[in-house]
Amino acid sequence: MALVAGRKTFAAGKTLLLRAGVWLGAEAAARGGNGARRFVSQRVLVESDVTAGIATIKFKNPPVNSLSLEFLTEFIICLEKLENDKTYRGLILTSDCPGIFSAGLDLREMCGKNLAHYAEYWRAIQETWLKLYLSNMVLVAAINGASPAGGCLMALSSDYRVLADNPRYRIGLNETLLGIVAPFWFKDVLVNTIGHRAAEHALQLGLLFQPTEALQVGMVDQVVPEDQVQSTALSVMTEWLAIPDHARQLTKSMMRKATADNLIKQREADIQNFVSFVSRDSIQKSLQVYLEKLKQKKH
Ligand SMILES: CCCCCCCC/C=C\CC(=O)SCCNC(=O)CCNC(=O)[C@H](O)C(C)(C)COP(=O)(O)OP(=O)(O)OC[C@H]1O[C@@H](n2cnc3c(N)ncnc32)[C@H](O)[C@@H]1OP(=O)(O)O
Repeated sequence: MALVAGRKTFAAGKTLLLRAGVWLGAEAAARGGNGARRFVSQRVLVESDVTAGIATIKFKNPPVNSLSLEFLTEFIICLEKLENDKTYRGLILTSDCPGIFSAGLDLREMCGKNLAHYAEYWRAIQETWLKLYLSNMVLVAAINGASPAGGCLMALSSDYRVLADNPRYRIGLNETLLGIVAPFWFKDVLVNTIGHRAAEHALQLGLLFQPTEALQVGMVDQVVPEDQVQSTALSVMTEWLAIPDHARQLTKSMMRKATADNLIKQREADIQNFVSFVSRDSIQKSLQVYLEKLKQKKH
């Protein structure tokens, strides 16, 4: 397996440096006789059923699938590959880490680093969201674990959400609990999903919903026993894939374009806002205290 270092050009005309060792031997791709294909990268597992036109991405960044820059880089490349390969019409997002869908942004990427790093990190977060939110594929989130903040955003950016019925698996935008503010485009996606009043309430209080509450507020579409999450996601996917692609894609775009454009037209300003916000002493302090609390939870 070769190590690859190079530059990947993203849709917005920006480049993200792929660090040596990130895309580790990237594609050990194997094709079975039944049309099943598997791409293996270090932190993102892609399984696909070519015959059905469905791919499954499993997040594999233990212990908590935090959205580190390395994870995001691999994830963006996988999304691009699937998007450009017309074999795939549907994508299921799920986790390979027991009990955790994703812990959201990697707090270590936001603490004690330099300004250029914060800018690179935020660009990768934006890019990931735009790719998910505007995907031509049907996206179903099979949420098999806790899903705070950025983890919740990935789920909300899907077309349909199936959550495992386990009270430990809480989902929501909890940024205020960390002393930080959810960016406007996180807020927009939440408002589009649960409505303005519920979003106002949830965002200010940083609410993390248990499955029954998440279903009630409309943050997820279905709550099912844990062992039925994947099969339910697959049957939902089959239903959605019965709709002609062009009609569904145009409708999705009609529903989502304005929200995505809102970020696209001010991407650079949004990066600058993030950099100046996160580099404030008070914010650095809040993030460090929060990380410390997480670490001490065990002791
Ligand atoms: C003007 C523009 C302004 C923009 C402002 C900034 C906008 C920021 C936007 C988005 C915000 C985010 O996504 S911030 C991340 C929020 N995430 C969380 O609050 C989740 C925190 N984690 C947890 O609650 C729990 O870890 C868990 C429920 C996800 C799992 O619990 P569990 O008990 O299974 O595991 P531990 O808590 O013991 O954690 C294990 C290990 O992982 C470390 N950890 C956890 N979460 C993160 C994280 N998000 N980033 C980095 N590291 C994380 C935790 O510290 C433990 O580490 P150690 O083993 O070293 O102790």
